[in-house]
Amino acid sequence: MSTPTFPSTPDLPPPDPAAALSVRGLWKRFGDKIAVAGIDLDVPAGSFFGLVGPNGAGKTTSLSMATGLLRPDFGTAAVHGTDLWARPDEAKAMLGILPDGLRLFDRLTGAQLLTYAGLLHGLDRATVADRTEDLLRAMDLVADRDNLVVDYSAGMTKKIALAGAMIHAPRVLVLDEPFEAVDPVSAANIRDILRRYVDDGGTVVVSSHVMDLVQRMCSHVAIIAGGHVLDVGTVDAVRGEQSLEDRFVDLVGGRKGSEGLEWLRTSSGSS
Ligand SMILES: Nc1ncnc2c1ncn2[C@@H]1O[C@H](COP(=O)(O)OP(=O)(O)OP(=O)(O)O)[C@@H](O)[C@H]1O
Repeated sequence: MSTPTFPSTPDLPPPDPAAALSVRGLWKRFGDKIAVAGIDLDVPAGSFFGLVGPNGAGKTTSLSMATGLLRPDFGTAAVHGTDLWARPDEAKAMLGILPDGLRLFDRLTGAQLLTYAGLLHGLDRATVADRTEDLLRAMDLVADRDNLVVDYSAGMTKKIALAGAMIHAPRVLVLDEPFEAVDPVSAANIRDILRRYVDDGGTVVVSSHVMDLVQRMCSHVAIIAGGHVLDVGTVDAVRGEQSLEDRFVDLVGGRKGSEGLEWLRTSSGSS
């Protein structure tokens, strides 16, 4: 069976071949809801790129389309210049993905799951065995290597999924909320691993709600809301003289305080 190709998109500018990830005109509609309304992004190679936005902004939908997990209604995505939909095997071999709400084969042990991920990526058994041990150590999961993933905590599950995304040493890591539910020590270890990966020439794209983390960790950031990119650039350029959090709130708006919840004040409640 031939690979389904995306409808031709003659009006879109070509992807930037120098970018690690380049998307043009991505659109996605679910029924009446336009989740992503024409997003263009170039993630520079070697950058630590943060994607931030309010709940429902379209981050997960955009990342899913940019990594081949969800077919766009319109638009293109390229990984280091390779069209994701025209040459999916080649493009996906360069990607390590931690999707949101990933379903794992959780009746495998942690070590088995990493072995499975490594073999699936075509690595030989000796390399898979070495890397499995290295990753279990890096993620502080050695003691739980032979336990079933179904019995892992949320943070442990996130870490084993992240390890699985890294085992084939991809050129680009795309991680949806990688620090959610992860304890502070493990989060610091993961940040170190990701920083070293970027120092060695890799590219990381993370979505996060934690502005402070993105400000400290990322070199570049895109703020998206309502399926549009509101601002993108280096973190310093986007935030200017403000903190990233203040810039985010200014751009996105929506601060409501406790307006309309006066009944929640315990002092005015009936006893
Ligand atoms: N499979 C789907 N079916 C219907 N609507 C969807 C689907 N996936 C996403 N949406 C809608 O698209 C919009 C964008 O969702 P998306 O998950 O991309 O947002 P997000 O920025 O990742 O949000 P969050 O920060 O809350 O994770 C939302 O309004 C959501 O309800």
